[in-house]
Order: sequence, then C-alpha cells, then structure tokens
Amino acid sequence: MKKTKIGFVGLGLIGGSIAKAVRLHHPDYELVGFDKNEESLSLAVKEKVLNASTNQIDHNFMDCDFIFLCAPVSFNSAYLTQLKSYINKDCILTDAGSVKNGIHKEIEEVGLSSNFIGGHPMTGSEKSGYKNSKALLLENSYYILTPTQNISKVMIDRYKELIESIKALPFVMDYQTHDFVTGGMSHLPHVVAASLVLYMKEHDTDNHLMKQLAAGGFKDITRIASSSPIMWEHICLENKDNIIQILDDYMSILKDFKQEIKRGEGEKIHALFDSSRNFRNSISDFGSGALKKVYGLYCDLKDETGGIATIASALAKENISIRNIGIIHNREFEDGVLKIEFYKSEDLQRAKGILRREKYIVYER
Ligand SMILES: NC(=O)C1=CN([C@@H]2O[C@H](COP(=O)(O)OP(=O)(O)OC[C@H]3O[C@@H](n4cnc5c(N)ncnc54)[C@H](O)[C@@H]3O)[C@@H](O)[C@H]2O)C=CC1
Ligand SMILES: O=C(O)C(=O)Cc1ccc(O)cc1
Repeated sequence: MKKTKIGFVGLGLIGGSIAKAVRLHHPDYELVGFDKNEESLSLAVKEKVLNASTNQIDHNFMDCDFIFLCAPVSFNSAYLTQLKSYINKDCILTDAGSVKNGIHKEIEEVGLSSNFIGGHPMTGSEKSGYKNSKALLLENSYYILTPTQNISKVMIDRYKELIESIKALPFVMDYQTHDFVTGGMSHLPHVVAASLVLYMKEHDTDNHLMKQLAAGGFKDITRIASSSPIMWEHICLENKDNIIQILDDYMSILKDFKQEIKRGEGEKIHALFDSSRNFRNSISDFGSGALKKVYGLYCDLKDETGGIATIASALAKENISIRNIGIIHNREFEDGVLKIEFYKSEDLQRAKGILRREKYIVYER
C-alpha cells in the first residue's frame, strides 16, 4: 500500500512543528519539504523529520496526500501555479496562514478550490524558524479549518482525522468569519502590544526609567511584540479591512477611558475596569480558552525553600507530565500562586487529588 505522503512549503516555526508532530504520530509517513532556508531543510533531513528536501517546487511534490503551505501569508500564494501541476484530485492543499481571504481568492483564480481547505493552528509563539519548532506545539490547541464551497465532505473528514491524529482540535468555519474573529482576538492584540512598546520607546525618560522599572503587567501584555515583523506585516496587509474596522472600534473604547479620566468621573472609570474584569474572569485560562485547550490548576505554595521542586517531584513520581509551571501574581492571587498546566484532563484530575492529599490548597478557574 502507498505510504501517506505530505509536502511542506515553508518549514519554520509552524511548518516545522506540524512536520515534527506528524513524524511523532506517524513514523511511517513520507514527508518532503521546500524552504528557501537551506539550513532548516538540512537540519530537518538530518533529524529525520523530512525524508527528502528540495530547493524548489518540483517532482518531490508529486502524489502528495496533503500539501501544507507554511510560509509567511503573502508568499504562500506565490507557489500555487507551480504546485498545480503536481496536485492530483485527492490531494488536500492547505495553508497555515493567519489570514484567509487572500489565499481563498487566489485558490479560486488558480482553479484549485476542490483541493483547498484553509488551516490555522491557534497556537504559536513570538519565536520563529525551524529551530524553535516543536512536535508538541499544536497538542490540545484548536486548529481552524476553512473549507472552500467546492470541497467534498470526505476531504474535510480526512483533514480533520489528520489534525486529530496529531492531538490538535479541528474547528470548522468559513474564511470570512475566521478573518474577523482572528482580527479581534489575535491581530488586534499584536498591534496593541507593538504600540505599547513603541509608546515606551518614544516617551520614556532620558535615563530610561520606564524600561528599567517595567513590571510583570507590561511584560505579560507585550510578550507578543517580539514576534516576526515580516509575518505581522503580511497579516496586517492581508486582513486590512477587518483590522481597520476593529482598530476604529477599539480606539473608541480607548476614547471612553480618556474621556472619563479627563472628566474625573470615578464611578464611570470604575465601571469600565469592573466590566472588563468581570468579562476577563469569565474567560477560563484553562479548558475553553480562546487559543488553547489546556488542563490546569492553581495551587498555593507552602512557604518553604524548594517549594516548586517538591510539587514537581510529587507529580513526577506519579508519572504526571507537566506542560508548564510557574508562579503568577495578579489581583486575584495577590500573594502569588503556582500555575500548573498538564497535557491531559486525566493528569489534571490525578494531580488535584495528589496535591490535596498533600494538604495544598488547589483552585480551578
Ligand atoms: N508564528 C505563529 O505563532 C503562527 C504563525 N502562523 C502562520 O504560519 C505561517 C508561518 O509562520 P511561522 O512558521 O511562524 O514563520 P517562520 O518565519 O518561523 O517560518 C516561515 C518559513 O517560511 C520560509 N519562507 C519565507 N519565505 C519563503 C518563500 N518565499 N519561499 C519558501 N519559503 C519561505 C522561511 O525560511 C521560514 O522557514 C504564517 O503564514 C503565519 O501567519 C499561524 C499560527 C501561529
Ligand atoms: O504567541 C501567542 O500568544 C500568539 O498569539 C501566537 C499566534 C500568532 C499568530 C497566529 O495566527 C496564531 C497564534
């Protein structure tokens, strides 16, 4: 029987992570890749993530069951015409781009709509490149699929199966809804994070006191300002109409803050923060969060040296893998608590039992 074959165009953070996840869960699949960065390609071949690499779109892409386009958004469409000659009728062509309207239109123009299902993993990082890619990056994350009107249900189901097999969570929607929703929950926050950093850069004191003294809040909210400028240039240009409308709506909320502060209206300022706090608290950090399906808990630390290590080793002894662990401080937990995330719901349930048995106070939000 023919082995499942998957082609990758662009093997950076996302392409590399998808390829590594497929390799982890399907060691027998044949993976081929093209990237303009030859170092990434040779590393991927050396690590046996790819079976073969190429420095152009060529016969290596023949007979693929899936082809993933994972270059920066506007570069993905550049390869459609070349790829078309290698794509057979059952090949699922997909992308990983953060914006969908451009690629859906190009796909229509090139005549590949019976092969195309847009794809967008709702996970990532401010880092880029194959060297930062990880097999587990996509695990438990939503993975949005935007099928064309012309694609068969059988093809959608095949794509969903692949995504589920690498432990991500497929979520189907039309590409227009995708671009509005990601505009509000991902593109706007990236623009806001960048603008906060630029505010500090341009308005700090001569001896850089803001930069030196910036607390956790500034760092939390601006982590994503370290993301790839080329990626965000493409996203802003491709989702221009949505982002402009969203920025207008956002700026009107900023104006409300400015107006109430100017008027010295304590009650109204309070109401803005209160309404925001209530809504933020209704978004679970775990489970049904907008970006990641994560299983986690908060736990009060005992006041002793090596407190985190004690908890980590109690869980390790029971073979529970920790996805993420760290102390957080916020208004809700003013003294700081330990936030622990797990890969699986069963691990969360077992960890809760173990920690409560050890007399830790455990919270879920
Ligand atoms: N970074 C993130 O957190 C997320 C990114 N995405 C989307 O995934 C796509 C890839 O992003 P990343 O992997 O983060 O970027 P990246 O910069 O890590 O990787 C992009 C890869 O494409 C290659 N590349 C660039 N131009 C190319 C060209 N003309 N031809 C062939 N290869 C080319 C680069 O050498 C690099 O290996 C983008 O469309 C982005 O919108 C989606 C979800 C999350
Ligand atoms: O690092 C983060 O928190 C992100 O928000 C990453 C990210 C960037 C772009 C996407 O299209 C999806 C996710």
